[in-house]
Amino acid sequence: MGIIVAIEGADGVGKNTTSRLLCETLQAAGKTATVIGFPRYGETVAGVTIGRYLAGDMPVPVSPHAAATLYALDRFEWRDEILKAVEAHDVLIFDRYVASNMAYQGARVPAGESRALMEWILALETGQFALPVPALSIYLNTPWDLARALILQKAERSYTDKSFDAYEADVALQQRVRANYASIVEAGLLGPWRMVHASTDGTMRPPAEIVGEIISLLEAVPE
Ligand SMILES: Nc1ncnc2c1ncn2[C@@H]1O[C@H](COP(=O)(O)OP(=O)(O)OP(=O)(O)O)[C@@H](O)[C@H]1O
Ligand SMILES: Cc1cn([C@H]2C[C@H](O)[C@@H](COP(=O)(O)O)O2)c(=O)[nH]c1=O
Repeated sequence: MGIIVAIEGADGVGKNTTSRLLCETLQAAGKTATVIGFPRYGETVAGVTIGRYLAGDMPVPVSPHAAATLYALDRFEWRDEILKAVEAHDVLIFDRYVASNMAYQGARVPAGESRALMEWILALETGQFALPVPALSIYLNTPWDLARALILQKAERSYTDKSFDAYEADVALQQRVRANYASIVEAGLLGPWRMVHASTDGTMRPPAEIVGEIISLLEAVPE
């Protein structure tokens, strides 16, 4: 039985790059490690629907609770794979997990309703859906302007041909998402958190340096 680490943060902050390099670095050090990313675009019923939603291709409005349930269902459909992966590896890395749902859907309701929705999502996913809680979650903090430029550098995506999907295009939403992550980290919702700064002096740190810091944090996680 391995440990679970979740890599979290706003759009374009480097989660995918960091997750993959973390996995490769752990493997090179002799550990067994794997990455599972969410959403599972094209692989679950919910993942297909989420792809259409983010591409702006839904014939009806999708409320924050409906979107939260879709993202949670995507993970529930993948729950057996998650449990098998954590059983078979020393480290299971999530590239986005339950906290993404809390931060993003919590940003789609009035500020006064945000905390209640985030706690509703936490209970749905870790309670009713019995999804495991990470031993450590990393909040990858990248300044807004850098993250914006990095989104434009991203390779083509399976679910949209636009430069920015529906959430990325909404600048005010992205700022509320960042504020929600800060409050999730501070409150320690969904287990322990550490913040890792992905940039210094206005430029991105090399991915290997970011991964080195995360590995030091992982070594401090109690067995
Ligand atoms: N530390 C880094 N230094 C330089 N470039 C980086 C770094 N991390 C990521 N990038 C580049 O930034 C772009 C976005 O990175 P990545 O896909 O890892 O972000 P993400 O947080 O997973 O994005 P999203 O939330 O939109 O899926 C990619 O082109 C990637 O190569
Ligand atoms: C897993 C998950 C994601 N989201 C949001 C966050 C992003 O804006 C998109 C996914 O896009 P990515 O470029 O593939 O990272 O969906 C969410 O609201 N809830 C979730 O559980």
